[in-house]
Amino acid sequence: MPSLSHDAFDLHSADQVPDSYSWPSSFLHDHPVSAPDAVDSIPVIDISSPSAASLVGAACRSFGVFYATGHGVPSDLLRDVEAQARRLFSLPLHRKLLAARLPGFLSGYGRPPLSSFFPKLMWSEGFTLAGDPLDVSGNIWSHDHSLFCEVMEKYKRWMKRVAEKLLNLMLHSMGLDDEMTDRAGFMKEMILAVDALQLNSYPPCPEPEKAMGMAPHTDSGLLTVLHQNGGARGLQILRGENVSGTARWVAVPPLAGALVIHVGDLLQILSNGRFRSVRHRAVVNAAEHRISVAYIIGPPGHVKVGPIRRLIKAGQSPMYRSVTWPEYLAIRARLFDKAIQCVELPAK
Ligand SMILES: C=C1C[C@]23C[C@@]1(O)CC[C@H]2[C@@]12CCC[C@@](C)(C(=O)O1)[C@H]2[C@@H]3C(=O)O
Ligand SMILES: O=C(O)CCC(=O)C(=O)O
Ligand SMILES: [Fe+2]
Repeated sequence: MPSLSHDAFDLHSADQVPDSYSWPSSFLHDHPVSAPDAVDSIPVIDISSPSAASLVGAACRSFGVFYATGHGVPSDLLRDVEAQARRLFSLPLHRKLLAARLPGFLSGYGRPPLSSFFPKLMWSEGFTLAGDPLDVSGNIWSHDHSLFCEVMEKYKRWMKRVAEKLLNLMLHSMGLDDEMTDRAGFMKEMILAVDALQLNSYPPCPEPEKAMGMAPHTDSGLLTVLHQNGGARGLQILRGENVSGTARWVAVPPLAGALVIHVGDLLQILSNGRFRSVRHRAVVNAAEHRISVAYIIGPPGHVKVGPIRRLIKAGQSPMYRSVTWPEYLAIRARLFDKAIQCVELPAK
């Protein structure tokens, strides 16, 4: 067993799971895990097709997640972003720690914020790139960072395009045309959207049945576009959470060329609860080193997100009060998955 403290424990050299990473079985097996069947099959949607808006709307209402094909992101860029993430993660721990996230900062290497809400540590490492990728990679590679930065910046530009397209489809699916959404000022504001790339690495785990890669959570932004590498499974979503006794974890295996789209909490608020943010987690395996790259997008910091007025029928009241993303992140930092309840308004 390596003698490093668990704050700097190198997952790659572990031959067993230390107690600090060993999750209670009641937590790991809180719900059964099922392979997708006809009812649980995660929708696969060609977002370039004329019927995309209604399919996207149905998927966001019923699953909170879907696979997007026809997104236009070049396949070599998907390969490059994964290769650059892998290159970064394969550095020795002491090099990665040169970019350790500092208190009060979003970007950097370390455990994602949700980690502090769980008593055990997750079998993963992560880099958050919230602004210029150089802020992180420049601390690690003094000379060799340019290819990494080029790929990450190009990828972020593509992701923003995909996210805008998806947001438009989602708003259209709720009967809001361009004019209405522009009048609400929302899509115009999204030109200045705030976004982040979360690079996740799940090293092979000697005892995968004891460990958790990424603990269950919803994403806080509007939506997340997730790229997972081809071979390795890990992502699972919770289905049937609101119907007592039917909750189950459903695997979302990698699908060649497809991106996984998650509805985030702010989209649940914006849609007045029509869309549900999806609870998800990542499990680990003994054989493969899994990499995922999550692109998280939200409105600029000053924009208040509340239910779109057009979506509130006569006589009804909004389900949520308006919040900015930073306000919502601050609530999450206190209450984690109870944050959405904290912005709920009492029904009139
Ligand atoms: C913009 C952000 C969303 C995020 C918190 C963060 O400040 C940067 C990391 C993001 C992430 C990625 C892993 C899961 C998650 C819940 C976490 O702890 O860190 C999300 C956060 C989120 O969606 O709130
Ligand atoms: O690795 C995954 O599949 C999940 C990652 C995730 O949930 C996140 O980065 O928010
Ligand atoms: Fe997530």
